[in-house]
Amino acid sequence: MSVLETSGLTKYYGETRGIEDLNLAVEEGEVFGFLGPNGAGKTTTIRTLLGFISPTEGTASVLGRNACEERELIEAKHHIGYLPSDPGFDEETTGTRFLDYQASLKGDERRDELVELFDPPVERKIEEYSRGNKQKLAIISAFMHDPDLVVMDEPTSGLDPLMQDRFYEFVQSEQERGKTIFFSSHILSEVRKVCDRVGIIRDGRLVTTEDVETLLDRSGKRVRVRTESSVEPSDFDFAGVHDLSVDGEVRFTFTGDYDTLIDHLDQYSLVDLDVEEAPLDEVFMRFYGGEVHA
Ligand SMILES: Nc1ncnc2c1ncn2[C@@H]1O[C@H](COP(=O)(O)OP(=O)(O)OP(=O)(O)O)[C@@H](O)[C@H]1O
Repeated sequence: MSVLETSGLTKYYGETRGIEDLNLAVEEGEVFGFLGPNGAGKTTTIRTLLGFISPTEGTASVLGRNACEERELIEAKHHIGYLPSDPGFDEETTGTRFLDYQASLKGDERRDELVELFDPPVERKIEEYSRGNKQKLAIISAFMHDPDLVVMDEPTSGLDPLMQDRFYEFVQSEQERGKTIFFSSHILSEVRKVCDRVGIIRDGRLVTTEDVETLLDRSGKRVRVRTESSVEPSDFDFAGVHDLSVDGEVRFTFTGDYDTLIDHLDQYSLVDLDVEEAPLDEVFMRFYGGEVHA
């Protein structure tokens, strides 16, 4: 039985499509990335799964309970952690009091350990918190009752790069403890760090579900090269080169064999070389077609 499952899940807000005919299954112990540009339907999916909104059609279940039946879901929620995309707080209260209240609802056996790890200023009022500190508090709240399944909606927004890395490590350690994690994001590079499989959503529809490795192999890298001597576009006309531009520097997206690329570059005297992950919008354009409204 899947930990989280949707079948034909559809949600319209009046005439506006949130999600349409979504079929997903996340298995126990997976870190599943739910990847899509802004407005794709990630939050709608999560809110439907957690029973905050009712689907227009279709079914959803979490931990074997029907997500559309409030009573069933209440029981399951003791074992679910939720990290919303924009956590709301009573700003007047302190972090400690916020966590005390959350603990009274669902328990907090891992609280001390998590406060030490993420270290938000819990004694201060939340109104004094930076965006990142609020996010840390929300992370602690999502995990402190040691849930079996954690659903996270863009969890790293507001965290600085060091804290993001700490969070990715933490997610990996949670997986090692057998937890299942549903990780919504619009950032391909973070999904690759922590997820095993990825579901890609665009315009409310699930475009594909695949292993992260497969997705990355197909996504390619964006390459920027400056050479001492001038080059012609025809010099870079070989397998795996896409969207080539030669304009003072050579820029292209590369999906071919890296040894071939290195061999090719070896004939030039390089002034500068930059290789980075292809951005999500490019990946979408190349493999899944259409515009990305990011
Ligand atoms: N309460 C609402 N009323 C009307 N339309 C909505 C509502 N919430 C979402 N939508 C619409 O549903 C679609 C999906 O939005 P959703 O917030 O689920 O996307 P998302 O992938 O989470 O985007 P983001 O990354 O920007 O948070 C969008 O077209 C959005 O405008």
